[in-house]
Amino acid sequence: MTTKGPESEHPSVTLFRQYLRIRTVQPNPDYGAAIAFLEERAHQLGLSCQKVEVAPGFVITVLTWLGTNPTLPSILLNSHTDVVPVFKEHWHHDPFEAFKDSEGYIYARGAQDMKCVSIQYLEAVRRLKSEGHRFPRTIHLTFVPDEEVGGHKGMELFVKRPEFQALRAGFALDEGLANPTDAFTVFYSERSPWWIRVTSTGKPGHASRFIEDTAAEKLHKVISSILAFREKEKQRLQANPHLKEGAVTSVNLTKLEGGVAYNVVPAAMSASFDFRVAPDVDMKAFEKQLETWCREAGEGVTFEFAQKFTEPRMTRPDDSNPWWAAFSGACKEMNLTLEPQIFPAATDSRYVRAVGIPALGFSPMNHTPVLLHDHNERLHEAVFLRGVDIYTRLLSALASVPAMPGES
Ligand SMILES: CSCC[C@H](NC(C)=O)C(=O)O
Ligand SMILES: [Zn+2]
Ligand SMILES: [Zn+2]
Repeated sequence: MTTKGPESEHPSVTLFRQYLRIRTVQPNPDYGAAIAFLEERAHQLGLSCQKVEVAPGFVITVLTWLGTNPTLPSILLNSHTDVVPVFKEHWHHDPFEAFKDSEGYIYARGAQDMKCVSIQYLEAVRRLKSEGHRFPRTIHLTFVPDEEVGGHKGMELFVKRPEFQALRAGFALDEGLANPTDAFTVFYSERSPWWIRVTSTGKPGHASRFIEDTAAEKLHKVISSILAFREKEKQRLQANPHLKEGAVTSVNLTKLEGGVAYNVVPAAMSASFDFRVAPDVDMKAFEKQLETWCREAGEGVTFEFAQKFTEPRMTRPDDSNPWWAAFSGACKEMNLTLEPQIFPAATDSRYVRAVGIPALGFSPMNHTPVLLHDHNERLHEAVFLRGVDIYTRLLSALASVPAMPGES
């Protein structure tokens, strides 16, 4: 359902484009404008709205549609409000204008990641309410800041707050990724981000001499060990067609620092790595491996963590899990093909799962290239609108899941 001019545009698309124009771009997101937009939506939809400030200036906005049996654990629909920065010169259209081309593609930062999902949740709720539906379980929509820089002033703090406990979430949906085929990807677990900085110290001196025990030689050894491990994991992935990216551990060397002049051997140099540790890895043993690589490189080689998540959890993607049964059952009724996978990067789902709440990562975008964090991020309006239909069915199913043993 493509709409051409603004006069015939579907109101859900217009709302989506309005939200995309709010500049919640890191590192200085306009969170105030996003919250005002969401408060207005709550007012329009007749939803209650709660604001929880988890750190100074970092507010979680919670919109609530009360169920007919509010004693049952609720459904949590999470989305983050911030977006990543852009390289404006590489975009065909202003990334904060939400330009729609003649074919119906909407160009904007956040079009896929993940302002589409925020508006799809809201529009699905609006549709269900306007059709007079009520469901046993309460539905909470949480809009969180800070996800794009780790969620440390967002979901990580929120899950520890009494206001979060009070939501009594039984199951959560959060972001996924687009899929270029006819299928939809759904994520039941995630790799854990480990960002480490290896610092190597050694003897300084004049760069014309063969100085022994330099920082650079030892750093080179660590880099070689880590890149050899990278190659091994890459081969393991390529050799097994059943393995997807999220099932192996990845690593990239992302920063090299040190040195002051061509002719001065520096006393310290460092290398930074972005590891994504697969959920089945023994993390204690893996940390020991990192220590070994540093020790083997020589004296004075250490590492520190800039990011370390150690509590990966899996939400079972089989029918022994009633939430999966409801989710996949609704998808089946809609004839959607699902591809269950482990999320290769990190989302706020990891914090939700870590406090014991099952969560699936799902952004209903098929026939769409993965353009999150990329130049010219875009989404076709027809895919966006179909996503509203999909959430409408999913929410009906999830909010109607009967009480489970132990639930009250
Ligand atoms: C590690 S916190 C940063 C979160 C970011 N998430 C995505 C989806 O890009 C990432 O994985 O780099
Ligand atoms: Zn995201
Ligand atoms: Zn992102």
